[in-house]
Amino acid sequence: MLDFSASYTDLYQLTMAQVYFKTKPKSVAVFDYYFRNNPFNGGYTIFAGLENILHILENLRFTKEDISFLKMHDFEADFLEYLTDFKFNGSIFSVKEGDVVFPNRPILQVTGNIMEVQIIETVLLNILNFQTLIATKASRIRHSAGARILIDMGLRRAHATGGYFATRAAAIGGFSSSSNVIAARDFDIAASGTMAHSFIQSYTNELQAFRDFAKTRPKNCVLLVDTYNTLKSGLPNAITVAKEMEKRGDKLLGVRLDSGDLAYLAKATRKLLDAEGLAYVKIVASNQLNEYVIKSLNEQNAPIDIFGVGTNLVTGKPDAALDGVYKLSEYNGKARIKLSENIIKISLPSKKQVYRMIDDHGMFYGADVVGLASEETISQMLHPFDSNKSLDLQNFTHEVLLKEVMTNGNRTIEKQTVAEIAKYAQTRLSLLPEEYKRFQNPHIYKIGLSEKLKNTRDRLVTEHKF
Ligand SMILES: Nc1ncnc2c1ncn2[C@@H]1O[C@H](COP(=O)(O)OP(=O)(O)OP(=O)(O)O)[C@@H](O)[C@H]1O
Ligand SMILES: O=P(O)(O)OC[C@H]1O[C@H](OP(=O)(O)OP(=O)(O)O)[C@H](O)[C@@H]1O
Ligand SMILES: O=C(O)c1cccnc1
Repeated sequence: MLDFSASYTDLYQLTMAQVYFKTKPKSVAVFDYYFRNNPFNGGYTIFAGLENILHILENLRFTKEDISFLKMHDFEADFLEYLTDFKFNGSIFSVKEGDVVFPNRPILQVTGNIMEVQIIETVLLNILNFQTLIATKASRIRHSAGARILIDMGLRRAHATGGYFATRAAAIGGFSSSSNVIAARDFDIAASGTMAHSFIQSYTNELQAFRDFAKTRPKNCVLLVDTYNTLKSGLPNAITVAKEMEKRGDKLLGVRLDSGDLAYLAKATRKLLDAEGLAYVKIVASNQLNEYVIKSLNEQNAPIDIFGVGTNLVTGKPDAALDGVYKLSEYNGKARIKLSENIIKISLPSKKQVYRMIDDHGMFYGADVVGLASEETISQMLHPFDSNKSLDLQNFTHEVLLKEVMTNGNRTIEKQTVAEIAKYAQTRLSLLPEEYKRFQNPHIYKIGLSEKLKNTRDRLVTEHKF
């Protein structure tokens, strides 16, 4: 995986850490990671990036270059000495990577020395916010695509090295393969691809380009048919090559449509291929696809077998970022709060646990309950702000969501492959009722608080009122 040094952080984390070093170096803090809104106006979010965070935190050190750089930024010698020996020794409880998550409840909770937990904030948010955004986008695209093959083609359009993690997150959200070689190598994702227009342009003759290409790819040859004219040139040439391949005992895998009316062209292409006895040749479509275009193409009965998606997937278009935050909820054993004019933005104090309510059929009921970590059982959930609303929880199975994943800087869970995480995401999504998955005005997944947590929060709100 790409290397991260501990200077992959914001300067203010180090500036604050130096003060902690001088004034309270042994203090222990608890931080919560959560986000405030599901991206894409959707009804759910897929949590991704945890495995990378565990790996990064186990190996996080300041290099000699980091220390030399910080020397030039007014940090003092004793603090730089501390940074030279820096290691993350904290503990983490987290939702399982790939799980379906919702706003305003902890997804991950970090406990440790205040300097350490402060310094890691930036890398943690950077990795989790991005991958969670892209995994969610990918799962929406998967929802539209049904069982068809989805190829990630986004590296060239990604925000620089973000493309590396976008490919990983796309696989977690349900993509079948990727054109991204380095990410496929590092995360054991299937690599796949077709050909570019430049390859055909480099020949004077499209047919010759197809012939040469087919010879080197006898088993997985996909020909791009729209360079000059899809139906009058690309497709007839592809059919000629498909028949030549048959004579050699090979089979053309597919043709790719990359412009024009994809439904119309796919239908015309299918008809021509079938009429030539080439029913096995698949149709690949690309060109600024997203969950809405793919849904529309399916509604038009476009006979497309494989979708290639780039820009919209890896940039999380139209949402620039997941609004995930990392807030202090406990300091040296004492509950802490962050107030806000906006009631929904008031943070939840203390070390907490999150329970998912499961109904009689084993499906997600539609509510998560947040309580204090110290509470044994929670029999009733209270609405976070409306004191008239509560729900009795006796009839549900309470599933514990936050589990220990790291203790004293060492991971405590087995390493998980991307394929395993993707499978888990799929299983969890299958437990989420359809109303939460629709694109327009999805159901809102409820959050409830235990009485003890609500009382703790309300007490702190009163204490800090001006
Ligand atoms: N049948 C269809 N139904 C809905 N959307 C479609 C259909 N066919 C294509 N699209 C989408 O419409 C958009 C067309 O974009 P644009 O006009 O830039 O393409 P183009 O002119 O065909 O391609 P290019 O500019 O690459 O030659 C793309 O996002 C494409 O995925
Ligand atoms: O449209 P996106 O969803 O971002 O998908 C990726 C696009 O990238 C490629 O185009 P590009 O023009 O870069 O190269 P090409 O000549 O190989 O088509 C490919 O042909 C797709 O159209
Ligand atoms: O393999 C492809 O067809 C491909 C890869 C990257 C970008 N566009 C297309």
